[in-house]
Amino acid sequence: MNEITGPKGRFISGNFRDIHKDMFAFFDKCIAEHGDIFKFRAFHVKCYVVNRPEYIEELLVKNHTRVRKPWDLRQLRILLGKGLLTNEGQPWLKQRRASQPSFQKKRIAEYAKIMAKHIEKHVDTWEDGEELDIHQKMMDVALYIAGETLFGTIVDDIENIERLLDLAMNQFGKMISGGVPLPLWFPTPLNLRMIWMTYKFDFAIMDMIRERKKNPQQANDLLSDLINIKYEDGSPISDKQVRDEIITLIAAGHETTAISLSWTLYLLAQHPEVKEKLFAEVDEVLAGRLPRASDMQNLTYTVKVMKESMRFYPPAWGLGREVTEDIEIAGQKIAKNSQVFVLMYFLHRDPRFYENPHEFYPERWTPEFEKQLHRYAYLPFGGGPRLCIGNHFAMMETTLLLAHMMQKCDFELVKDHAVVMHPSVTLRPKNGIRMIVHKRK
Ligand code: HEM
Repeated sequence: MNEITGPKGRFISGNFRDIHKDMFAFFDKCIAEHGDIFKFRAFHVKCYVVNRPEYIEELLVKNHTRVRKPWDLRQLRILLGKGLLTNEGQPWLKQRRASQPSFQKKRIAEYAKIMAKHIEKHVDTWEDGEELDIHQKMMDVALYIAGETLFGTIVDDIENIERLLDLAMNQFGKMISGGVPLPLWFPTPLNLRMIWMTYKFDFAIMDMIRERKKNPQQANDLLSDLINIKYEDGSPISDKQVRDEIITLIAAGHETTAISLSWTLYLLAQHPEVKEKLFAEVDEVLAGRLPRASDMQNLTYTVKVMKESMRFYPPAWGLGREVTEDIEIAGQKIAKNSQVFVLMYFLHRDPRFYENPHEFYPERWTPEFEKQLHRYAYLPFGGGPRLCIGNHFAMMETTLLLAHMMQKCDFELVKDHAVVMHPSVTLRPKNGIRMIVHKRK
């Protein structure tokens, strides 16, 4: 292939100003003008985007030992420590192998009851005709579910954890997309507040870990799974590592899941024909009762809706890697220290892989379609060895929650509320999504 090209930038800041002005417009133009692999620069940092499944596979699979998480994500260690999302190399692999059994389908099925209980509780409080910020509601439900699956009980402090995460994610979002990219340890007033909240969180969580160790009752939750981890060499997990995994699981799992449901309800409100089919399926499968893990196999259309919604609005809209030794992608050298990005939002709307990509069309997800689709052309959960460990958890949670909400409610968009995408770490809806709830039965 020819030399990798990219947009012209300014002498010092490179393309930073254009990215800061409108990130999606910038990438859209680059893809149109420079194709499947292009380069740009943010100050002194060399960046690349790969936008073709074969190149993405080269990055995430073939070269996975020659790359690590990018600079910006590594800054999150101030909050997440060395949890699965931010750790690297052998320590990451050891931790990943030890955690894997807790996220297998069979184990995850045990959490369906907790999921159903929380969505029922929330839906029951919604009044017929009430106007809600549905995104905030999804954030609340997902947080309570994360809390109870982790700790086996409703955690009093859960709202403080949410405030801490929200602050950290906002600071992180500002760091990657706005102003001067200052690291999270830099003592700005907001960063200092975040560090203070992290300290308070650590204090509370370490107490819970010690308490659980003193009273190792037969709790069926992720905290017990984590505490009981024994590595292949027989050594136990440290309390600090348990703490890092807990905050990582809450951070990685709660907002992404909530966002996927928020965008799904938004899409459904604009596609009555899809909604009608969904109503028919959930009414038949659930027949008024709460959803269970075993319903997953019969909620086939609901699963298609979730897959299509995560194609359309991938909650993690991009991911990145920093090159630790020179690599080759598309036959071209990518030098050490470069940052390489995969932009799922654009990949998922590529007409080469998806017919009428800007159409929300759950019916496209037939077994035949999935069979012919390149494995690296649909990546809501990433790919390669660092594939999301919570993918089955998230698929079950979103499907069951959606099924219950749709059997109980219909949602209508509030007319003069503009819904706008805010591509930060995740693809958040800026200013939420305001909807009117109509109770069905
Ligand atoms: C719809 C919901 C979710 C989406 C879209 C999502 C997306 C992703 C993506 C794209 C990655 C890969 C990041 C990379 O390669 O740099 C990832 C990693 C991860 N996710 Fe998820 N996720 C979701 C839900 C969850 C849940 C529910 C959990 C936990 C219960 C979770 C835990 C993690 C962890 C720990 C990692 C790091 C894995 C590793 O590097 O070994 N995620 N997620």
